[in-house]
Amino acid sequence: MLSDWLDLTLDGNAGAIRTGRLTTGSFDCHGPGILELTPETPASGAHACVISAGIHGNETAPIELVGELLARLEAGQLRLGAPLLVLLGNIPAIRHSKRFITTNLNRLFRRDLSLEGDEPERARELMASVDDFYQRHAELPRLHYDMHTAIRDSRYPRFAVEPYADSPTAPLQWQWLAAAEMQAVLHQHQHSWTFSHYSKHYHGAQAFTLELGRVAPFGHNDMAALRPLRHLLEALLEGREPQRGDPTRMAFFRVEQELMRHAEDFRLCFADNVANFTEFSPGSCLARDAVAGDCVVGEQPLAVVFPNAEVELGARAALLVRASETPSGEPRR
Ligand SMILES: O=C(O)CCC(=O)N[C@@H](CCC(=O)O)C(=O)O
Ligand SMILES: [Zn+2]
Repeated sequence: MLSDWLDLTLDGNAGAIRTGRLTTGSFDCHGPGILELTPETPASGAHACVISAGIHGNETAPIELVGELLARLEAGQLRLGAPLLVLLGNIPAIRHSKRFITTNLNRLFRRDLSLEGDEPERARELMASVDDFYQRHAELPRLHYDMHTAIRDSRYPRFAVEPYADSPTAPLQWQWLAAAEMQAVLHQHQHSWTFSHYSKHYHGAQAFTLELGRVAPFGHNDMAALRPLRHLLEALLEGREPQRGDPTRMAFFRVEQELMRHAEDFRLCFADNVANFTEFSPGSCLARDAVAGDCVVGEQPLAVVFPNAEVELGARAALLVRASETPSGEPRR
């Protein structure tokens, strides 16, 4: 049964279900954590939808949200009206409640990836499954929401990261995200090789990383806060036009700089309880790195997002961001 898919996958019995029927369509398990749902009759407004969760294994709220959607589909409370690819990212890391096992999966989504190992192999499987899915539904507009939760508290607990790419974001997306009660949007200033970036860069999909509160164990997530997002996902999987909200209710930011960790001897100059989007004034020291030196705020204030001193050497230790006037990241005058 579809509602067993998550448990079977996480228990290592993904092979126990391969295909099945729903009242309004069918499903196929293409591999562990790779589930495709196909409607009997796609609705006229259908998108080819990818939703992914568990790219980081300790981020459980998105996995619970996927569980809610599948249960409602199976119970006949939702009618499948659009092709949907549901992906569970780093299955061993989910089992161990860890962000990753060997390396951060969400930096590996590039076609010229040359690394070997479990996470690179998983990135290749996930990229191939997205390629095949979008190719099978080439006539439909493409969408990908890659769902995460953040390590720290945030001044905007629910926010979208808009990957950098040549293809623009459709203005309608801001209305959908506002109705889903996303509170902020962060525009990326350069390629980042995340999963949402993959779908946008290589497939021209409307794609976002969605940050949905703070990391918590299974059963300890505030799922009520994610109800409006669930409504957006339900509309998409039914092939209905989602509700629209007012994008001016969201705060828009753009990344100015990536703070990288270069040295073993690296530390952030602020406490672990400093929340995402906290602003630092000119002259503030943000990080000390024995190789790169101090990172100090220049003439304009900067806010920090995803600060993490524990990242691998050569990896991003924070995004340094500023408020922008519009979704596409024009600076505030
Ligand atoms: O809270 C944190 O430090 C990390 C939360 C998280 O996993 N964020 C994603 C964002 C991806 C993006 O930049 O689009 C990540 O770091 O992979
Ligand atoms: Zn994450």
